[in-house]
Amino acid sequence: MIGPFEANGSAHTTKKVSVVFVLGGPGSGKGTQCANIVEHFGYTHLSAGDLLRAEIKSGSENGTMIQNMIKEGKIVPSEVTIKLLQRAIEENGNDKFLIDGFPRNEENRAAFEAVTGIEPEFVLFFDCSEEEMERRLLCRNQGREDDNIETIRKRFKVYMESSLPVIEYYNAKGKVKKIDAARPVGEVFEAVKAVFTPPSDKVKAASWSFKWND
Ligand SMILES: Nc1ncnc2c1ncn2[C@@H]1O[C@H](COP(=O)(O)OP(=O)(O)O)[C@@H](O)[C@H]1O
Ligand SMILES: Nc1ccn([C@H]2C[C@H](O)[C@@H](COP(=O)(O)OP(=O)(O)O)O2)c(=O)n1
Ligand SMILES: [Mg+2]
Repeated sequence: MIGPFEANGSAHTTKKVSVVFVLGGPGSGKGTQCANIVEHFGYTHLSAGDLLRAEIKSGSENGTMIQNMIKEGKIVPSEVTIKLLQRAIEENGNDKFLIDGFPRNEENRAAFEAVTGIEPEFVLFFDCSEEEMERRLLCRNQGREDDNIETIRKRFKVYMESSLPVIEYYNAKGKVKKIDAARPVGEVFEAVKAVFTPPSDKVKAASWSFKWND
């Protein structure tokens, strides 16, 4: 559903957008698969974590607070993250967005809905074991301050306690498309493609392959 979008708290609803939330534990492959989805399906990728890291680098007044929270594996207050997401949506000409790593707790979810009125089309959920996610994070090599074993453990705890309930919330509304994310990147993307391909195109693809095999 496309909801009304309040640009900055005073100006009113101008932009109609379609949003997919991309959720899953740290290291489940959200960023990797979002890059593939952008290439194939024309979405714009907004990673909440990337926006927060850019905010630290920009020297904003919230920078130190954000940096400390990320180092501790904690979730930054919604107000900060939602402002960054709103601005990114507004500044972009596209009307289709993948919002990666958000909402990460109930506060994120409820505040985003209240402020923007946006309901996600669906939630893409990358399901992966902690063991595999830990392995991936420890060799991610992006120089992130939170990819060390101590912070990783804290992030897993926050994920279990605060993020999974959000996924449960959307699951109860029938909005979750769950993907087995423990497989190799290409296989995961095959499953992702099936979610984004409209049913009519799937029929076309099947009949083409039938003709070729004929
Ligand atoms: N399916 C996969 N199999 C193995 N490694 C993967 C897979 N998907 C992503 N990775 C690697 O795991 C790390 C974490 O992936 P990333 O996309 O950053 O996850 P997230 O955004 O969910 O934390 C990266 O180094 C990435 O290259
Ligand atoms: N909605 C969000 C998303 C991320 N953050 C903070 C806290 C998270 O541990 C870090 C990193 O998030 P990011 O999505 O980049 O991390 P992963 O890709 O899942 O490994 O950013 C947040 O406070 N609120
Ligand atoms: Mg990521």
